[in-house]
Amino acid sequence: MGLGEAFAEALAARGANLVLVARSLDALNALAKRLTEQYGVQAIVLAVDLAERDAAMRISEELERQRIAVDLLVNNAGFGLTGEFLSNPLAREEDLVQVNIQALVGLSHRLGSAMAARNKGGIINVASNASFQPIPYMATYAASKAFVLHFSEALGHELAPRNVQVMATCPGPTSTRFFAATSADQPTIKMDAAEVVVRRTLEAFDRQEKVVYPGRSSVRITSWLPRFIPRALAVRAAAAASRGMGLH
Ligand SMILES: NC(=O)C1=CN([C@@H]2O[C@H](COP(=O)(O)OP(=O)(O)OC[C@H]3O[C@@H](n4cnc5c(N)ncnc54)[C@H](OP(=O)(O)O)[C@@H]3O)[C@@H](O)[C@H]2O)C=CC1
Ligand SMILES: CC(=O)[C@H](N)C(=O)O
Repeated sequence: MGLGEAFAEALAARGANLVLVARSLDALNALAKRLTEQYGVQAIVLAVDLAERDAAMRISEELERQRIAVDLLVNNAGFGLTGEFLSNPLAREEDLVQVNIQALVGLSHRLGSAMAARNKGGIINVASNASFQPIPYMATYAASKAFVLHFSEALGHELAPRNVQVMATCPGPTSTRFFAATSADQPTIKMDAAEVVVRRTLEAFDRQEKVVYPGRSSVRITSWLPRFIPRALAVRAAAAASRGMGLH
């Protein structure tokens, strides 16, 4: 199960109506049907490719057209690229920036404006334990997650007086389809379950935390370490870890 599906299920279990956004229409429809039947909530599906530059605008216009006010935005969609930066097609690297950063900024701006106008709302942005250090052989991905973390913390400060709560969640390796799409050799046993990561994320949001580390404690420690060692050493250590995972 991906983190998006786990968020959708956990929120449906809390009685929330859902707007599900991704590219795979059939998978979205199947999920919407299951959650509607199981939890008695409404679920609307928007099949959108967030790599398209106008995606955030099209989503917010569709929500306006359907007169849907979003109480909680979960910016979850994202993907990773591994290997040497120069060995990846530039178009894929640019898609990553578009999906992981630009779409998140666009949706935060458009839906965040509506929330601020209503003086009520929440935004959860999915960052990563990759947010805390540069990672060679996953350079753009890690940098995109550093952006998500910093952006969320700053936006949270700006929007707090408007009663819009913003939180970044920083999961460690989680058992989803994420790694299947990369060259990473990541044993499932070392991964957290998506349901656990989401439960801890939503509990932290309920406690009004600004940043949460919903992974196992070893992941949390590796998120702290880079703050205490020279940056060049952190880069070398991250490069060694990437090589160990077969990312180079
Ligand atoms: N798994 C992990 O170890 C960790 C993951 N994360 C982050 O969690 C988030 C969710 O990833 P995860 O569940 O693990 O991975 P998955 O690959 O299982 O899920 C990724 C989700 O993003 C959607 N998505 C990807 N590209 C696009 C696009 N161009 N347009 C619209 N939707 C898109 C996918 O739907 P579809 O393909 O149908 O479009 C899918 O729902 C990501 O932001 C990831 O960076 C953070 C830390 C750890
Ligand atoms: C895919 C991720 O963000 C994950 N935290 C990792 O790289 O281990």
